[in-house]
Amino acid sequence: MAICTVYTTQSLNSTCSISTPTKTHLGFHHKQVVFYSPGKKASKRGAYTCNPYVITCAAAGGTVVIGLAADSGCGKSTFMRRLTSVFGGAAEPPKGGNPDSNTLISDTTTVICLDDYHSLDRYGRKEKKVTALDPRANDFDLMFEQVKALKDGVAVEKPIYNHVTGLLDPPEFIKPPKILVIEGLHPMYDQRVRDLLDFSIYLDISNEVKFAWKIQRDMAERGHSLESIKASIEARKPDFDAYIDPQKQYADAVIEVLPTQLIPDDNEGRVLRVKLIMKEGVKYFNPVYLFDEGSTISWIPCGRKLTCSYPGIKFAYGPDAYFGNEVSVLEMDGQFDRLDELIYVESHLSNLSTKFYGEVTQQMLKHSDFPGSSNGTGLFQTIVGLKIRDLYEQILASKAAAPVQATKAH
Ligand SMILES: Nc1ncnc2c1ncn2[C@@H]1O[C@H](COP(=O)(O)OP(=O)(O)OP(=O)(O)O)[C@@H](O)[C@H]1O
Ligand SMILES: O=C(CO)[C@H](O)[C@H](O)COP(=O)(O)O
Repeated sequence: MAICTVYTTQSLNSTCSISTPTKTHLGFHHKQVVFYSPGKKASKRGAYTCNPYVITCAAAGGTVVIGLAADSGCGKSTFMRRLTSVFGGAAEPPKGGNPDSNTLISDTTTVICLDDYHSLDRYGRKEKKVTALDPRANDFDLMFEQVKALKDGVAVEKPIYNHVTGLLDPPEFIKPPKILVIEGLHPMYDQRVRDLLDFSIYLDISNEVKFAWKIQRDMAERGHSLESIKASIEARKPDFDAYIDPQKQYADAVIEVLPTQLIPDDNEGRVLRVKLIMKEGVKYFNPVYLFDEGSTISWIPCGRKLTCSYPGIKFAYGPDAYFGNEVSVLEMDGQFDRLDELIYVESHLSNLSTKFYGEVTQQMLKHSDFPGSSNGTGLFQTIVGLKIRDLYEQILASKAAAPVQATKAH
């Protein structure tokens, strides 16, 4: 057995993990490894290989953790693609790993899917007659332990739920990223996990819309019949209402997707009314507003500067209450005919956390082929992505400033 010596300027006890090809040890001391701190070679962050070990140390300031909750087929993956694009760089599954991994890694972000914490595989759930939404089919102790470890900058060996086979595959090694997104059915269900989140989002898709989206995808891409899709939605409904839907009360931002009110008795579900519900008083998060912060506004932007075909576009903005919390709500009903004209709408929105004029429009044009690009789902997902970048930068700045302040205080 090799003895590894790592020199670092930071204490390794809480910020590093060590893994052999078969196991990850969180924290220290592992008996074959000697650590010196402070040492000769300064390193704030990185993975060190000292055969057969990989030693991973946290970024200064730790990992920012974002939670994204929604039912299956409600646009989480689409949202994730918009979010990672805001940070630049492509998000890909871990290189050389399990081809059925659910994880997506980019330079800044790592997105892990909480389906990986299913404690019962497809066959176990069938035998015990529980759905994947039931907390009894999920390992919240492990979820908490591993999200906490990653937040503290410690790498983990995370299980993989294989959606192709329905089985639990051997774990994959996940290094602590700058931003960790945990997406899935239950990011806000367990209070211990919820308390680790720096920001949380809930995608609230009304039943009518969820049904239309699921039919589109599961019939076209997964070969399911209309009847089996209906049956699966019905079978999941009681557990969805009991365990998934209540999480929206904890979310810092909710994107609610409803049928349009612009077409009387619409049953096509093509035109959508989308609300962005933003909690007030959340640290590092200033809600977006239309025209005048705190006022109640109704705006039809169609006319000379925005082309609108039937049934048009209507925006609304104002203060409200949501599960007893003070919120600001921005609403868009209808869809854009020409995305390049979105700049007109963008110029009337404030607190967008853009880095330059027109960044929202640029992002929307860049991904015009993503679902929801012509309506409020794409617009609000893009805006939330920009707010998360801003939140991350503020947290980083506050951590960087902290030691300076401490010095000043003396
Ligand atoms: N904003 C949108 N507008 C219209 N359709 C959408 C939108 N978002 C998602 N969809 C539809 O819903 C389907 C599911 O979207 P997506 O894969 O992003 O959801 P998901 O929550 O990640 O699903 P799962 O958890 O089952 O993998 C897409 O194939 C698309 O047809
Ligand atoms: O709700 C889900 C999460 O997206 C899935 O239904 C759950 O993960 C089980 O997956 P599968 O049906 O592939 O076994």
